[in-house]
Amino acid sequence: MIDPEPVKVEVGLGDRAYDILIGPGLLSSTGREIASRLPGTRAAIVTDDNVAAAHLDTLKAGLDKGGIQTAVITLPAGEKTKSFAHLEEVVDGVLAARLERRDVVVALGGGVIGDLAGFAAGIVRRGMNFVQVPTSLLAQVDSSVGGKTGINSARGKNLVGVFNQPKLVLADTGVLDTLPIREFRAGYAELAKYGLIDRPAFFAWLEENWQKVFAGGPERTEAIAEACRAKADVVARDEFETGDRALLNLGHTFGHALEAATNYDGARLVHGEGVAIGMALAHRFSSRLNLASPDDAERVEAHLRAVGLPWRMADIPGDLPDAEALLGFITQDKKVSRGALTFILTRGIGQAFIAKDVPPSEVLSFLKASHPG
Ligand SMILES: NC(=O)c1ccc[n+]([C@@H]2O[C@H](COP(=O)([O-])OP(=O)(O)OC[C@H]3O[C@@H](n4cnc5c(N)ncnc54)[C@H](O)[C@@H]3O)[C@@H](O)[C@H]2O)c1
Ligand SMILES: O=C(O)C(=O)C[C@@H](O)[C@H](O)[C@H](O)COP(=O)(O)O
Ligand SMILES: [Zn+2]
Repeated sequence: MIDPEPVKVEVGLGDRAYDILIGPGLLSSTGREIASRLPGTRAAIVTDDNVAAAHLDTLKAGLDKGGIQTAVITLPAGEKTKSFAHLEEVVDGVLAARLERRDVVVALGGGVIGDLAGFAAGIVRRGMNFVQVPTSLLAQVDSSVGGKTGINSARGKNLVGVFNQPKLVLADTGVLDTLPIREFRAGYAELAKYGLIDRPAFFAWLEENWQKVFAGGPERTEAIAEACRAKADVVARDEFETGDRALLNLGHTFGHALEAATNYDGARLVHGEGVAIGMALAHRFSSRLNLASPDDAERVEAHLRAVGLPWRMADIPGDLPDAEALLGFITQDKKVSRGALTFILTRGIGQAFIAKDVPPSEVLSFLKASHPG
């Protein structure tokens, strides 16, 4: 069967604008798509061991067809790979392959590989070309777009990194067939996020159609494309998060604290799950502050439950640090300004807003009330 034409979404960033191509079978045309934008380039593919086993050969064959020579750097799968040690490994691998500044780093994997490889590409030889080939749902709807790259610190999530836009994003929806269901669900949380931020009709559509998105087919591709359009729109308006882009952090202030508090242990909590719990908490917190109706918090929690996502701290296996320690992680958040906490709160479904100067005492008493221990 011939694959349908990919959907194209443009990220409008002037002379750094780039395309997101979305559709099945795209891995095979990677060489053609990259060579037409970056003629004469060589590539370092950065990937993880799960993705390499399932998709590396297809990508290499696709690059080969476009006449692109490749070196491969394969890392362990999982959040702990977003570390200084693995950053050094990628940098060294790219230099060992003697790639030049105008050659390209190709990130083949989920958000962990995209964030890490994008950061490495941003610093090797003071900045090489970079292409995202996202293979998880989360990476296709969110992390491959917008140029946030980086690694984690024991003191908090994503605390070290740079903005570095890719030259191209190639989202082959066919590769999602090998993604474990838990990871698909985690990515779904970031997909639902766009509805909760400012697209209430999209959230309502997901409530009706989420099973079709999980099953694959045109609804899945359309949902991914809608997410990319939503993200591209925000990024084009506010690339460096001086304003509106912070809305994309809905659920992340709580979620990132929970990821750090569980020591980035994916057996307990992966990023999308942290975002799911964080979005439920952000809606509950908004209702507690009388900003939104409790009915909206209930609607969000019910949808997360329906798709099988965790939605409260008690859903995280094992013990959590106490509320004070969680607040300690929250005060390291990059949205903190002159010591004041910023949260993405809401007035209802699809009505998220940036709340500056949220009193730490309110956050602490909410964390205590929501804490399972
Ligand atoms: N830069 C951004 O804007 C942005 C946005 C959202 C999330 N993130 C970051 O992304 C990361 C989470 O990304 P993720 O959820 O993709 O995690 P991930 O990269 O760890 O991938 C999830 C798991 O799925 C496996 N996998 C990926 N694609 C597969 C496939 N097609 N077949 C089989 N297995 C596959 C991986 O090996 C891994 O085990 C976090 O570090 C988060 O902070 C960044
Ligand atoms: O692209 C953005 O902007 C986002 O906030 C998207 C988030 O889903 C993503 O997890 C991002 O990495 C979080 O950014 P951070 O600046 O809070 O680390
Ligand atoms: Zn996220």
